[in-house]
Amino acid sequence: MVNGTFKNLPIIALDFPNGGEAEQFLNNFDGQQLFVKVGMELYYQAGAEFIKALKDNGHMIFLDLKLHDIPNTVHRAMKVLAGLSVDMVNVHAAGGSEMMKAAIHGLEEGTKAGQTRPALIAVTQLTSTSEEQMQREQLINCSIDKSVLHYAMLARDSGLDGVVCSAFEAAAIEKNAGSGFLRVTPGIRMAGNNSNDQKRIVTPSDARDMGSSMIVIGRPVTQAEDPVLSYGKVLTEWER
Ligand SMILES: O=C(O)c1cc(=O)[nH]c(=O)n1[C@@H]1O[C@H](COP(=O)(O)O)[C@@H](O)[C@H]1O
Repeated sequence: MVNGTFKNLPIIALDFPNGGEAEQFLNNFDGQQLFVKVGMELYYQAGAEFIKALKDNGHMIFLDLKLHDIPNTVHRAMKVLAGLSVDMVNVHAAGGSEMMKAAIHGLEEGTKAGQTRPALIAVTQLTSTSEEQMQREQLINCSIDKSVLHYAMLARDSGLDGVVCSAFEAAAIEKNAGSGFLRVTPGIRMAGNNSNDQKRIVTPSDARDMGSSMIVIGRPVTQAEDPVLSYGKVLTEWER
């Protein structure tokens, strides 16, 4: 399970095209321990070796590959990912309860002796999805809050540790699933930042006040002129 001392650190999304650029970014932080997220772009390029290098440098790692496939495939893939000794991984809740249970079993089987199984969280509705788009394209005829809460309860009942959700749904999830069930919120922007492709965005302090237990932030930090200063502002606002 997620290490309590790291839990309050904002997770930095290392959305870089290769390990070299990600390393160059991390060098700015001068040995500071961070909680970083490695997503599809970077992992597909830099792979397991880069994960090992991050671990050797003491960083906490959320490996964000958003698995969504038949239960057997997800089970086997999760067994491999657990062997990387990362701290957190994820699936799409839309894959269903059988798939989510298979994911947990795969992680348990793949976790090395004496180590802790990576936390498993489920993506509910992406923060780039609006309610109108969800209803029109996915044919889900309810509010986005209700859809996210439904997926969160499915994930909790399947034995997962939490969900990825926007801050707008975090309080209802906390109330229904309990405060120990993680609400990990991307779509974080400081006042005045560009929203980019995100639809359901909030500031770090709003995320905290609205019930998110962890936040994920990418471009406002990774593309900032001064990433250390930008991260520092996010951290201060999140911890205030
Ligand atoms: O699973 C995720 O991390 C995720 C889920 C979601 O619903 N929305 C979302 O933005 N993310 C990730 O969070 C990060 C957000 O990055 P920025 O929009 O640059 O702050 C990206 O790496 C996304 O892949």
